[in-house]
Amino acid sequence: MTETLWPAPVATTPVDATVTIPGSKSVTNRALLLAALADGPGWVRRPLRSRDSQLMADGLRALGVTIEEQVNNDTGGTGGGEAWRVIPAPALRGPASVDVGNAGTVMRFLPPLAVLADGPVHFDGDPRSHERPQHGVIDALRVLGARIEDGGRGTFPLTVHGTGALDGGTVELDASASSQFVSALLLSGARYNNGVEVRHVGGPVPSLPHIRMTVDMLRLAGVQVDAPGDGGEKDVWRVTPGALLGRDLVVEPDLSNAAPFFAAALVTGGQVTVRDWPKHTTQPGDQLRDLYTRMGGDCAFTDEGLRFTGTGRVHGIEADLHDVGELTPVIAAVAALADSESHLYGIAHLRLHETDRLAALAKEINGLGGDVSETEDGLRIRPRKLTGGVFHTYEDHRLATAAAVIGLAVPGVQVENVATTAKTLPDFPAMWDELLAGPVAGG
Ligand SMILES: O=C(O)C1=C[C@@H](OP(=O)(O)O)[C@@H](O)[C@H](O)C1
Ligand SMILES: C=C(OP(=O)(O)O)C(=O)O
Repeated sequence: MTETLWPAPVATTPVDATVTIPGSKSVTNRALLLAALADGPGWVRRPLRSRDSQLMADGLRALGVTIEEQVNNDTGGTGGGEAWRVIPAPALRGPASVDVGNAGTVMRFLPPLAVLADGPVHFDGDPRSHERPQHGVIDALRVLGARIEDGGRGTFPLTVHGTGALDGGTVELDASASSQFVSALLLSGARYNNGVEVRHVGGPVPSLPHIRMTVDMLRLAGVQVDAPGDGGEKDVWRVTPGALLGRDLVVEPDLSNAAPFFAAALVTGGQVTVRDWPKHTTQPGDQLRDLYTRMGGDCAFTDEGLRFTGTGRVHGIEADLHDVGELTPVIAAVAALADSESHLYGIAHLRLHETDRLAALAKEINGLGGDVSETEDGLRIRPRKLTGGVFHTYEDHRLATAAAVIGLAVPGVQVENVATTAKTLPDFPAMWDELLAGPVAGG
């Protein structure tokens, strides 16, 4: 098979740019699903338009939800421009067929909603969807009263036999492989006859900020949720049955996708401002402020957003990324360019993401002459002089953006299938070119 190679541009001068990052994948896909379950129409403004969010929108459409693309400039200052108007279906319908691609949010979040359809809903996706764990969701839905065929494999392809309603109630599950198991059940749980109580049993749950995002967004939709951290029992989440309100919601920029752009400031000794950085957010990407500061950058809020400034010297870091695993690939890339060793840990679950991210990062950085070793739950990265070469991306958007960061400092890096960035960041190569073009970038 011929490889499509993208020559990663080298930064010849410190970057100096202000960029607009498209909307958060995690917020957009939750907002679409909650709007689809609401008792009236809603708006999702400044949505992410990427492969993952299109898959979510198309999946909901297949079940009878109307999602209209609109350009609306008269929104009273709450975010004009592009928006999705979501009109819930009078009744979710089956038979239907849903493509989950390789989108964790679609493969975990839609089956709990499909139990409410009035017929069978067939789910399938990319080959990787047949490998990513789904048992937490399937087994839990069965306990709550659903009939699901999975061919005995515990994952995709599968058929959810919707009957228009689900008893719901209390369920135990092990969410140590993915926080999305918990979020998935909570998101649809208010529409089950008895609501849902999810009790996690097992090792620590990763990506807790994403569960907090689920809880906050449910509450904004008028749902009553009890959660740990609000005085609730540890590892127990409870959603009371009830109606959801159709809302008008503006999606925050995707802070995890800011990671490569701020990394450019760090490794070139330049400065990058990301517009509209929220002051309060549940997005794990907000932790970049701390992580990149520890790696030698300096950040400050400005009138426009958040600005990172680098000195060109990058330090290694010892960091538990259990809560913010999706930042790992780009942090590993920065660490490979640092002046001291890094140890990234708490991220064994990354082996079950778009690809086995720990193995892929070690192999590809070492392929450029690096010195990365896998540990049981992370990576040790000892910086070495890197050389050019092909960086494979394994259909993982974050591997591609990580490679672009290395390419800023290492001539001759060729990124295989950079188009895979379309999963959450359409037009990444054009945005990267603009970043390097100077202060008017992203204008
Ligand atoms: O709920 C979400 O939107 C997400 C949860 C996390 O998944 P895991 O808990 O599987 O890491 C994260 O890595 C993923 O990118 C998005
Ligand atoms: C793990 C990720 O995605 P997904 O939503 O497919 O799990 C990610 O975007 O880093």
